[in-house]
Amino acid sequence: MRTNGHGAARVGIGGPVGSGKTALLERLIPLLRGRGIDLAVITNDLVTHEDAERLRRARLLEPERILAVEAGACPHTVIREDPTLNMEAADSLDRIFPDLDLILIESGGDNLASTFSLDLVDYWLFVIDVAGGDDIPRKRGPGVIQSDLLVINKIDLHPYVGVDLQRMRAEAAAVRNGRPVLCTNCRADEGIAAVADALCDAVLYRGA
Ligand SMILES: Nc1nc2c(ncn2[C@@H]2O[C@H](COP(=O)(O)OP(=O)(O)OP(=O)(O)O)[C@@H](O)[C@H]2O)c(=O)[nH]1
Repeated sequence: MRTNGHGAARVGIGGPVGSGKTALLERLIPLLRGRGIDLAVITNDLVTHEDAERLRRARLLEPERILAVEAGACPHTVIREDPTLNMEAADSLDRIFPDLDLILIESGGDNLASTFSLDLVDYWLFVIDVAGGDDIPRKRGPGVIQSDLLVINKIDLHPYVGVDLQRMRAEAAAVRNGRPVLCTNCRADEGIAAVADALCDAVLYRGA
């Protein structure tokens, strides 16, 4: 399982502010734990520990398995230009939990240009949402294009924001040259199992 030379597999979760990155984590954590995956989380916020505190309050993981990194600057700086803080946090989780399978690293909310350094993660997903508009895939942001998996979240909202979900999904697949696109509704736990399957296949080498 550990082919990356640094312990647990590291998976980044990026995307624009409010697209549902933390909501996706809240759904993924119990599902992955239920599959026997030993996991921990690192959250990134600008100047607070807001997302880490939210996850600790939800009691989905032991508090010591949730570390917070304060970006203090543009969120992409600490996931791409200089990911040292996140790498150190992940290394410390590997030391504390030697049997860890997976570390999920949530970026602070950013813009469509944010990407993860492959020094930090083995795989990364990018979360956009239908309320951001169905033109988001057509804008060809690096996050949309380059991520290993694109997640279109809040699909429950598409009738209320005038988005043609099928077209949005098709355009996303087209700009990504057929690389995976999944749709989720974190409110109703819809599509989350497919995201967990993708992670298990891609970085844990386990089927569902
Ligand atoms: N209707 C609906 N609301 C959602 C869904 N996913 C998340 N939300 C809501 O969207 C808002 C933002 O969700 P978060 O999970 O905080 O988003 P985030 O990407 O972590 O936000 P930042 O960390 O601030 O960038 C919250 O009010 C969520 O309840 C969804 O699938 N459907």
